Amino acid sequence: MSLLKGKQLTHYYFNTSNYTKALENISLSVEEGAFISLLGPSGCGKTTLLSILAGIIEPTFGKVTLNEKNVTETQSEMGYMLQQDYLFPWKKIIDNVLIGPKIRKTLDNQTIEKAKQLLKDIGLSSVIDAYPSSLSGGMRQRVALARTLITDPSLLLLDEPFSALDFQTKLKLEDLVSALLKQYHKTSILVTHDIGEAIAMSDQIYVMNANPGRIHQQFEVPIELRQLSPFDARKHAKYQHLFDRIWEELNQLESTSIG
Ligand SMILES: Nc1ncnc2c1ncn2[C@@H]1O[C@H](COP(=O)(O)OP(=O)(O)OP(=O)(O)O)[C@@H](O)[C@H]1O
Repeated sequence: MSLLKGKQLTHYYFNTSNYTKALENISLSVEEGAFISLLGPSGCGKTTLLSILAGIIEPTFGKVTLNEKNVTETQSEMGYMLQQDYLFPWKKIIDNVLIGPKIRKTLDNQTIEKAKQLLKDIGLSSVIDAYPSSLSGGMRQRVALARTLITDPSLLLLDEPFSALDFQTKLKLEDLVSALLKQYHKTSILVTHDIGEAIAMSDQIYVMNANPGRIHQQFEVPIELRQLSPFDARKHAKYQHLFDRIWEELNQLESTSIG
């Protein structure tokens, strides 16, 4: 069943003297439990599209539905994981994880137990009472993930959450995030520049092109890769095959836009 649908989304940014057509006629559908990636060159509109799907920006034309209901503002059913973790430095790790329930006034013992379980799932039980400044970038992103999952969103929007991390940390975190999202049956949309990351983590990949941003092509990730962890998927022959196809596609897009 489709959880999220974007229908014929077109978006213009208007400034005082000119305008930019950031997206043109984008339609997409995300099935419940699926992991999809938006992949494309800088400026092709990935973040604009994600912001529209999240209800942060209203599209100039088109509409978004979540569970058949129109998305016109930010939804409590959506969770975010961004490039920056935005942890509160003056709050302990457990209190950072519990910030959403606290704001919504739904904090109870059960939620506190759930936060502890999530921190255990991500291997951070030992830093529960520490402050963010004593954690590495990868650990902080794990806390950000726990903070997102504590409110049990039906859809997760991940905007380049691994791009500020070193390569080794990024690979480890991809595995952890992927396992956790499967364990909790989450539906997710990832924005990334990284072809390998998109293939290793996704069920479907939407390749976008720029000026204006459009969905150029959709790729299905072979089932053999989806059954593996991202790290192991990267070693499969089908990973390399798909990587080459997408690489070729993006190269052609680039040469068309230069030419
Ligand atoms: N607030 C804004 N005002 C005017 N133009 C904007 C604004 N935000 C984005 N744009 C333009 O819209 C287009 C799409 O931008 P967007 O940030 O969505 O692309 P992106 O694919 O996420 O880029 P990147 O990968 O570099 O983050 C670009 O041409 C950009 O310059």
